[in-house]
Amino acid sequence: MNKASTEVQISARRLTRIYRLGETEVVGINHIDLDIHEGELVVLKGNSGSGKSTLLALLAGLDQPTDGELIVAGQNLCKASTAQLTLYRRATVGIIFQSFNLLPTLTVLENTCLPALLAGKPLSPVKSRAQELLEWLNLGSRLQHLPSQLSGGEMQRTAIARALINDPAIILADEPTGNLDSRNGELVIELLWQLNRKFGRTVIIATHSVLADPYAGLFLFLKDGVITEHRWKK
Ligand SMILES: Nc1ncnc2c1ncn2[C@@H]1O[C@H](COP(=O)(O)OP(=O)(O)OP(=O)(O)O)[C@@H](O)[C@H]1O
Repeated sequence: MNKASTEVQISARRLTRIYRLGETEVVGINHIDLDIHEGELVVLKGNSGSGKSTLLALLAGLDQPTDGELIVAGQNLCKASTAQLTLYRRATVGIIFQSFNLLPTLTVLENTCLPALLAGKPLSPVKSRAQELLEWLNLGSRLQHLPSQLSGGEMQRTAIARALINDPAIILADEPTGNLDSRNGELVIELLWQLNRKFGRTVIIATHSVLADPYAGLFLFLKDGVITEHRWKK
């Protein structure tokens, strides 16, 4: 990725999230400065408890910082209202979790359509787009299956389809291969890479695994809530 030719899409300054548990304060992340360009593939590395999920939750608009600034795709997430954060989550980011987070009573097709329907989009075009995405993800024969009838790899591919249904510019993945065997893990990382390479999406993956390493343009190393190193692939 030629960074000079792309815009800074994510900008954090002194970004901080302190959790308060009664009298005790726990550092999630602390004074993080960060610029991520559009179309970058970023891998977040760090030991358990180093702050990877905290940073992703802030970027996802699932949580708000206790201090500092965070601007994503022109939106100031520190000052956003609850309604603005909901809109942001539906329009700007797609989120993939280790535990898939599919709704157990909805089919693959229904799970995939849900974020677009919640965003008020009309059913028929949403269904067509969901079917296209699910075909692309090799789930065309699973549309009417419930999550409990799927393998782990199929569940994660459904979660990817759901993350893409609103055509987000940024894909955030928190340990996306953590519950998969190595073959399915590789497939998921290759799909994320294709979204980055072919479709220009910014992809940020927090992971302990090395599967994403060959595809990373930028590694961010976290320790105790602080970025200790930005390393660009040569
Ligand atoms: N909701 C919360 N309430 C209190 N403390 C929290 C909360 N979420 C995270 N923390 C703390 O913030 C710190 C960073 O946690 P975080 O989950 O971001 O780390 P991580 O790098 O994602 O870890 P892992 O690799 O194990 O998922 C840890 O000390 C954790 O205990």
